Amino acid sequence: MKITCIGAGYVGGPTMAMIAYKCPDIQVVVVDINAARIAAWNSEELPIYEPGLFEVVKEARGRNLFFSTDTQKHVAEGDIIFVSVNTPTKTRGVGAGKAADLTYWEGAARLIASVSTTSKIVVEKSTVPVKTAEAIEKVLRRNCADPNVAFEILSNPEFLAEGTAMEDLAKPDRVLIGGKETESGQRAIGVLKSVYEHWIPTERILCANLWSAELSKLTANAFLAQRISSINSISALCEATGADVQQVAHSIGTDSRIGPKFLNSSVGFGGSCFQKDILNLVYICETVGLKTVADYWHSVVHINDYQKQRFVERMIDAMFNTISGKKIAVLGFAFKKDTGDTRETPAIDVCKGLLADNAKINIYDPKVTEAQIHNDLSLGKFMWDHPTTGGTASPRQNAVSVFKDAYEACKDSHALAVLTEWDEFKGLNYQKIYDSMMKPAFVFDGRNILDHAKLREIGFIVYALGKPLDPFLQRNYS
Ligand SMILES: NC(=O)C1=CN([C@@H]2O[C@H](COP(=O)(O)OP(=O)(O)OC[C@H]3O[C@@H](n4cnc5c(N)ncnc54)[C@H](O)[C@@H]3O)[C@@H](O)[C@H]2O)C=CC1
Ligand SMILES: O=C(O)[C@H]1O[C@H](OP(=O)(O)OP(=O)(O)OC[C@H]2O[C@@H](n3ccc(=O)[nH]c3=O)[C@H](O)[C@@H]2O)[C@H](O)[C@@H](O)[C@@H]1O
Repeated sequence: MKITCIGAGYVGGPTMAMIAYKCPDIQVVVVDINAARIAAWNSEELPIYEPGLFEVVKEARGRNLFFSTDTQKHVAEGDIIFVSVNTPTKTRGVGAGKAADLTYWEGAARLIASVSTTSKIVVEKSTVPVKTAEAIEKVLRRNCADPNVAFEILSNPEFLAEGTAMEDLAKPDRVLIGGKETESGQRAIGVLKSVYEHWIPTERILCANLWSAELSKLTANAFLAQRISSINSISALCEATGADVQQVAHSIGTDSRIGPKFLNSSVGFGGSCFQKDILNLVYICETVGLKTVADYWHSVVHINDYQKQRFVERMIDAMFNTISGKKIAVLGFAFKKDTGDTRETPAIDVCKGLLADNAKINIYDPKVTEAQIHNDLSLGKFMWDHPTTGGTASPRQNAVSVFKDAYEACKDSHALAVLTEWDEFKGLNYQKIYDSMMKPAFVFDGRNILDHAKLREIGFIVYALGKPLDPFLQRNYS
């Protein structure tokens, strides 16, 4: 059996590497139109950072795992074609700002149709709007010259989280496969199931109809993001009342019906998918006339925007309502720890908010490059996931400096803001940092990872999300 995956990104790369690693009897080829990305997958410097990924790639690469730009050949030869291309939010036209842009998906479908001379199982790995399989089937059928070639479409959404992708792939809570309730649909489900059964217990492989599988993915992300917005909304209330959001989260999380996970209050959720998938869900609800349902889910994104804005306002307010010309050290730019990914990271909105008030910002992140940071700060909303769109130079680019060392970034700054929960930030020498900063020296902990009591002992004014406010800050707020 030969598996070909279109799209060598954060999902296509790691998922195919895991399949090849666990199934030495299957040949797996990952193809992409991005030649630089493919070259990186074939090198010692993989294009994405993910703990444990390199070891798995190294073991399987050249044995039964290959990365190639020859899309036509490998798609033509594949028995199962995974499609793992980007499905960004539309930036123009009908549904702009909410609907999924299926340009890349349709491009992949047209490619499959045009080169296929044998029947194939086409697997939706990308996150797509419900009913996409129907549209894709039409594109495949109408563009394939050979009427004897059959296409069976399956939905097999991916639930991995970045930073823990390899663990999630090795031991997933579940694998979901949706297919048609026809004989050939069920047969195709069986084939894909047999691939996963190489390492995943059968009872963890869930089968559903196509529409349920497609909708389950959007719903899972909406529920996860909703928990974060819920606790973040409570963090604002905690600050207003003297409650502590971590104590509240712990108290409710011990209720087995609520559970302890995904209750960390933060400066906002980021990542390539939560916002895009919720907006997509909102758009679908609107198009079928469910405005109240759409509004309910849209509020999850509104609270997320509110949380980022609230954080910036807290910073400005604490620093005597003026940050013009002040240096602010930003520790962490990735959307979460253990990844170099910055897509929709809350750091972008926070930095843009600070820059709008004329601050100078010094950024340090252990895994994000300087070029990436400048690019992110120059792109408009939703533009990052459209590979053909370049950024324009940020008008305040000279106000942003990127450092390779946290201590250098903090030197001479008025404040430091923790925006990503990297473990290394917990172990920094904060006395040394305090001594190098302007006074009063502020810490804004957007992830609640630092030892606040110790920081106060050193002399910092500390703002921690959802925690009782320092008397110094209360004066500004009462
Ligand atoms: N990033 C994540 O953690 C997760 C992402 N997803 C979903 O998976 C999908 C892919 O996401 P990522 O891997 O993060 O995107 P990505 O942007 O990292 O990778 C997509 C790749 O597809 C390639 N591509 C686009 N059109 C192509 C074509 N016609 N032929 C060949 N290659 C083509 C692009 O060049 C790019 O390298 C999205 O729908 C996303 O919502 C789902 C679960 C987790
Ligand atoms: O479809 C996707 O792309 C993926 O989206 C998320 O995975 P990911 O975005 O990689 O990472 P998460 O761990 O979910 O974190 C998302 C954001 O929420 C934030 N977060 C997470 C948990 C929490 O308690 N609080 C919080 O603010 C993180 O810092 C991060 O910015 C989901 O967890 C995956 O199941 C899903 O497959």
